[in-house]
Amino acid sequence: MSAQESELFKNQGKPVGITVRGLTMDLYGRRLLDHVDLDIAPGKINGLAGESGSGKSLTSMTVLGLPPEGAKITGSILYDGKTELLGMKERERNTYRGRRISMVFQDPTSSMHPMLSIERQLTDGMRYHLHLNRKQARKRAIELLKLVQVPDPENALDRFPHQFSGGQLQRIAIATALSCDSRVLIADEPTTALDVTVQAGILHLLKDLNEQLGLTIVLVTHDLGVMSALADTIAVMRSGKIVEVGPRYDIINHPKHPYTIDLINSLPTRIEQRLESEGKTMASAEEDL
Ligand SMILES: Nc1ncnc2c1ncn2[C@@H]1O[C@H](COP(=O)(O)OP(=O)(O)OP(=O)(O)O)[C@@H](O)[C@H]1O
Repeated sequence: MSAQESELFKNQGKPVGITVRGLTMDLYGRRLLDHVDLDIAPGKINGLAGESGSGKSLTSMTVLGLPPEGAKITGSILYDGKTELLGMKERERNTYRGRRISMVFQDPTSSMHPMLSIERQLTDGMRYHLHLNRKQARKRAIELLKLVQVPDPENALDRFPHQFSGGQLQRIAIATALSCDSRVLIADEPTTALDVTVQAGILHLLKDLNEQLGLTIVLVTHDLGVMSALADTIAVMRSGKIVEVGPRYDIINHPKHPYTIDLINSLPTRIEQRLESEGKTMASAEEDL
C-alpha cells in the first residue's frame, strides 16, 4: 500500500513547519550551539548536514524537546508559526513529543526494547496518547506496518526486534514514530547503518511519506550523497553554527562557504564508487527515487 492509499493520515490538515531562531546552548561552560537559525519548511524534506560533532543531533534533540541534562538554552523554537516550544512546561511538551514531532535514529534498536513484541513497541504510544484499547491499537498498528511496507503485518506484530533485518526494523521504527499522527519527522542518519540497496528503499519510503502525507521531514546526515538524493533544502552546520543554507541544487552545485566546498569535495569519490559498484550513476540513482 502506498502512503496515499492509507486511511491513517486523512484529515490531518496542512503540513506543519518549525522555526528555530537564535538557538544557543551552553553546557559545562562550553558553547555547543551558537545562534542557530533554521527554517524547517512545512511539507518539505529539510536537510541538516555537517561532519560528526557539528551539532546536528543536539539541534534535533532540542527541537524534539530532549536536550542534555543541565544545558542552558536560549532562543526560540516555534511550532507551526505560533507555539513556542522552548521553555514550555514538561507536561505540555509531552503532548508535542511523539504526537506532533517524532524522531528516528541511525540504530532503530536504540528506541526499541529487545524483550517487547513489535505490537507492544508500536501500540504503547497510541494507547497512552490516543487512548485506544488493545484491539483498536492493534488494528492501527497493522495499518501502520502496511504503510511502511513491512510484509505480513499481523505476523510481524507477534515477533521481536531481533527477528528482523536492519532495514525492516528501520521501517518499524518509522511506523512507531508516526503512530500518534506526528506531522514532523526528524530522521537522524536513518540509513547510515544500512547497506546501499536497503538504504535506497528507506529513502524511497521517506520521500513517499513526505509527498503523499505532507509529512515534514528533517533529514539529518553527514552523508551529502543521501542529502543530494532527497533533500529539498540543505542547511550546513559546523561547530554549533549554521554556515550555509539554501536549495539542494545550489548547495551541492554552487557551495559558497569553504567548509561546504570541503564537504562536497570529499563526496564524489565515495558516492560514485558506491554507485558504480551497483552499475548506477548519480543521475540514475536520483531517477530511482
Ligand atoms: N550530552 C552531552 N554532553 C556534553 N557534550 C555533548 C553532549 N551531546 C553532544 N555534546 C557535544 O556537542 C557537540 C555536538 O554534538 P552532536 O552530537 O550534536 O554532533 P553531530 O553533528 O550530531 O555529530 P554525530 O553525527 O557524531 O552525532 C559535540 O562536540 C559533542 O561532543
